[in-house]
Amino acid sequence: MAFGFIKKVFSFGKKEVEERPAEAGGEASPAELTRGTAPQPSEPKPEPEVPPQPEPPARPEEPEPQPQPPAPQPEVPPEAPQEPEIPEPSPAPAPEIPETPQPSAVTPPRGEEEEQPEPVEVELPLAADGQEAAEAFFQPAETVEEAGEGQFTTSGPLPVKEELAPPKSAQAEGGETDAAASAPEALAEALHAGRVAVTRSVERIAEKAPAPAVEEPRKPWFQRLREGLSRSSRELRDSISGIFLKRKLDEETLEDLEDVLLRADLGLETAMRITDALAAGRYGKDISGAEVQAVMAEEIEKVLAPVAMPLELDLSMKPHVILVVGVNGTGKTTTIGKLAAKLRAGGLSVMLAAGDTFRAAAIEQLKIWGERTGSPVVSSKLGADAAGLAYEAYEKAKAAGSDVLIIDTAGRLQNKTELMAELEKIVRVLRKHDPEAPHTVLQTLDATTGQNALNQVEIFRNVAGVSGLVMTKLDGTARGGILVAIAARHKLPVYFIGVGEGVDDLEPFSASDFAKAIAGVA
Ligand SMILES: Nc1nc2c(ncn2[C@@H]2O[C@H](COP(=O)(O)OP(=O)(O)OP(=O)(O)O)[C@@H](O)[C@H]2O)c(=O)[nH]1
Repeated sequence: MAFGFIKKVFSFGKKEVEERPAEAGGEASPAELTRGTAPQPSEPKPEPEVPPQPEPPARPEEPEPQPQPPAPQPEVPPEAPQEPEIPEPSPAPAPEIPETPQPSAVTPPRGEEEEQPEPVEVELPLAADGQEAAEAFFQPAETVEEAGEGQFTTSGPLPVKEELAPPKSAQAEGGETDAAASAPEALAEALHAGRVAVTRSVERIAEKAPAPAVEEPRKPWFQRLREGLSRSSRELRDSISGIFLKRKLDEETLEDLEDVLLRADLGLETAMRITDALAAGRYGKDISGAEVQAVMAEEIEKVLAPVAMPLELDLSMKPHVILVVGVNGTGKTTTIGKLAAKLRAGGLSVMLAAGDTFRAAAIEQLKIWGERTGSPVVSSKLGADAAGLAYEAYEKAKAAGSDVLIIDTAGRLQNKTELMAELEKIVRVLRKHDPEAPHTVLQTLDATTGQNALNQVEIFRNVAGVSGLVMTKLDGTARGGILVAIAARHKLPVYFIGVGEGVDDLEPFSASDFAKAIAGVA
């Protein structure tokens, strides 16, 4: 170890070959010389404890190998006296810095932490080659200067940290000699470690263990829902408190409130419900914004409660066919994946059919979900007949004894006639297998779309006979009010809400949670 160390130090000032002992027939290595010329057993001889020697002045030239054991080597303070302990003259692994004894004659009681200083003043470029590293180390003359005798100083006012500086005793007693001796050590260490601190002298900074990647704890779904609806609820709260600030509940304030509720997409029916409920008990009285929010939450919950239903699947129909419809990008495929995961976790066998044959990405995406959830995927070529695929998928699911077949579809709303024809055909061919198929038709709605979602339900309800809804992306900047309007108008069950892109981000719809989140009450 120490020999390799010496070589590194030497190579800084000289070419490495110069200090490398002649291999064959030349001079014996210093180690050999110190042990005598007789061949040495491979096992290193334990050497007697050598008392710490006062440091000799640094000598630039290569030292004469001394026959007596503790020949202190110049420029290598700690290891030089221990050189005879080196079993092999070959380069040793990088020295273990913390194990290296300090060369100071008096070692003050110091904790381990003193050898692992924190601050970083100089970043040493890592170079594989020791010479390069040494050169790189000395390059930035404006920050690190050689101050003679191997000591380095900073030209700028770098902070001096006591724990980084050499031991005070060493400085005091060893003076320049100790400092000079510590510099090559720091350099040699830096060659391996790459970072040094420059204060009164140069010292290696222990590598900090990289901070373990802290995975951000996943927020509970309700928090994500709240955050998703926070824009809606904040706007509502601000507007409401603006209306009722120092104003009584009268005709005018009720009208203002109704406008606010309509702007939040809650729909006329729900807006009137809320204003009626307020007027019934508090007309002509002072009312706070918080009270209005509480009434709003109550009324919204009453609208949503009847549609908050669990998805029930009749498994006497095997496979139970779930057709998933909705406008492109509303989250059909993702919802299919999440739903398949739930069903699989519940012990059901699931088959998926990539019925959106218009988009290669949609087919690929479904295959990924199939793999992830352990559900076989039936797919066809791009542009193939979706109804044909649905027919074949049913056969395959039947043959495989699948409990559930979930069919993805395209959602080209821009061509309503084609869309209608395609969905009708899918339903028609499925009914050749089972007159009651599809048993469930789920429509996905993107919560960020606002009023448009109302129209989408209108269309798909007529075209595909939607039996229930899933509102997705409620974790984003959702405009959740529209779900209340849809519930009030269509009274379609809302089975789930999507609160993220992950496999677990499909939550059963809860009227109370949703109402509270949108009204901004605890
Ligand atoms: N944040 C969030 N993103 C979602 C959610 N559901 C779906 N997405 C994302 O919305 C995008 C569209 O989802 P898809 O599942 O591809 O929608 P699609 O209806 O199948 O779209 P097409 O394949 O184009 O018909 C994807 O990037 C999904 O990851 C959700 O609940 N929250």
